[in-house]
Amino acid sequence: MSFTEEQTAFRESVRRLVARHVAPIAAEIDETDRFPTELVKLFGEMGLMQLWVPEQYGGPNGNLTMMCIAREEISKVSPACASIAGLNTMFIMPLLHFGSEEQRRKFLPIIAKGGVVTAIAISEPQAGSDVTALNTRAQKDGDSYILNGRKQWCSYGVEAEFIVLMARTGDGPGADGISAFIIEPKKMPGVSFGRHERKMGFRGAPNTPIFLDNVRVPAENLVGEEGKGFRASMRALDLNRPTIGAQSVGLAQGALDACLAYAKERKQFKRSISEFQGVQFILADMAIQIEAARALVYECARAGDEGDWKRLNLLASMAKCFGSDVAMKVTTDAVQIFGGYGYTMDYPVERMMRDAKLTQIFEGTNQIQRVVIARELLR
Ligand SMILES: CC(C)(COP(=O)(O)OP(=O)(O)OC[C@H]1O[C@@H](n2cnc3c(N)ncnc32)[C@H](O)[C@@H]1OP(=O)(O)O)[C@@H](O)C(=O)NCCC(=O)NCCSC(=O)CCS(=O)O
Repeated sequence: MSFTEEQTAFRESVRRLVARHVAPIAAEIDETDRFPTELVKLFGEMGLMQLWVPEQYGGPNGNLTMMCIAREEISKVSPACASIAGLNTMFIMPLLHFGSEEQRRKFLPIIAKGGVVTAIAISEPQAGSDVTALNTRAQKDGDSYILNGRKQWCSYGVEAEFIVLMARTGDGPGADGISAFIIEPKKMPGVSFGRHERKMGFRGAPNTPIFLDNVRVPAENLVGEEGKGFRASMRALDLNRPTIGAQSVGLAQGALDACLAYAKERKQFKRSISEFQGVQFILADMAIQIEAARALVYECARAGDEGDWKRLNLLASMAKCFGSDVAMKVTTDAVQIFGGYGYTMDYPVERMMRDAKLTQIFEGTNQIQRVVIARELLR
């Protein structure tokens, strides 16, 4: 794949940061499930947390290609840490695409300073793939809304200063009744968080339910018009799913790199196992799949950077789905190459395999991605 000089330099700078600050703590974060606040600070100093913030709000005016590069590079050693770099995307996008100028002027300069954690809250216990089934209510009361309900899985919400949260303002079912609100969980009475989910992988990235008990939110915090929340969520997902594809590519590349080193060093039958064709073919298949997924991810990023929303919608689902399926296959094969040692926590490939599983599930399951793709094909 070819990249501009600027993109290559950016990749190199992220690579150096990863080698120095992320690789040494990747296994420890998985083991302890601790949220690495030092990376929030570091990624903020480097401009990654605020990459999407346009120049006029004090940000570096980054784009989807740059976000994919950052997430790919960090994911080679830890996709959970890579998620930190991208976590503000899902808050920023609804504001950029649906919010008011006042909202952009109020919140984006704060994020532009770096080191600020935000989140999005869409899912509920009964509303995962089917976003329109959400039940959280927002009742208009003078110049405020009163929010009641429960959100599920919210990534980083427990650490967040601001969350864009979907709630039902209309009585009818379906997408039209869903609106987006900015809540400030540390300041607004009535917001509380449940137990940290204990996950198989992506440890160190907190997911918790959010409980809303008569939370008063000023009407000025409604993002866009009433009833536009579903569309805002979908646009945010369209712009984040390619970065999950990139994260998956990085994860798979990290597993392949580990396998190449191990296969050369590990000897059986008086030869390094890399000399056996059975192993060589597995390595070759890994490389083919990774390169194909990478090409799809950056083609998708190009569509996003050109503002081609229709093409982005299709390619985002393809990049997320294909990339994560490749990550699952490659990391599973990586454990096989490492044999018994691969199944132990002394080597990174078992963690990579656990992390890969989530990439097929979050940000819309791969079955949902196929629904999106098939609908577009059959339109
Ligand atoms: C299953 C879905 C893909 C589609 O759901 P629906 O069938 O219920 O909705 P549609 O009829 O397709 O659309 C309704 C309405 O919205 C407009 N729309 C649809 N897609 C887009 C888009 N990409 N961009 C903009 N607008 C869009 C569509 O045109 C319709 O409007 P009109 O009627 O034409 O005016 C969807 O529900 C889906 O993707 N489900 C998966 C959800 C998911 O990924 N969840 C994981 C979120 S993970 C996360 O965010 C972490 C935090 S957390 O969850 O709290």
